[in-house]
Amino acid sequence: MAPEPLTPEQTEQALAELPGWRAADGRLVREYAFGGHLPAAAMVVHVAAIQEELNHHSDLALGYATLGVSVNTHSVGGRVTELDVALARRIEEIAAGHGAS
Ligand SMILES: C[C@H](O)[C@H](O)[C@H]1CNC2=NC(N)=NC(=O)C2=N1
Repeated sequence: MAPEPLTPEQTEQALAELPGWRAADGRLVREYAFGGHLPAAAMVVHVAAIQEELNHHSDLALGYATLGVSVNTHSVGGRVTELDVALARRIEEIAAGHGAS
């Protein structure tokens, strides 16, 4: 079944349990900081594996010691759906293990 775009209220509810994430331009967005480049790059690979598992893919922006994550659902015209929230939750679960803050 096709996902439905979340209402603003549903998005706020989801964000209340996703520290550091925000909604911007119809996307869920988070920036992580690391102690150096390799831990940031390692997190990219881990996130990519999760994305393949979920068949849902964010835009990842790797910096020197930062990683930007930005996601929406293309199939509903670039809006936030439960699929984006599910991915954000999975990324949050692994972030601390990579030393991300
Ligand atoms: C064919 C494939 O299932 C689709 O292209 C998937 C892949 N990953 C995706 N990722 C995101 N962010 N939105 C989508 O609509 C989407 N669709």
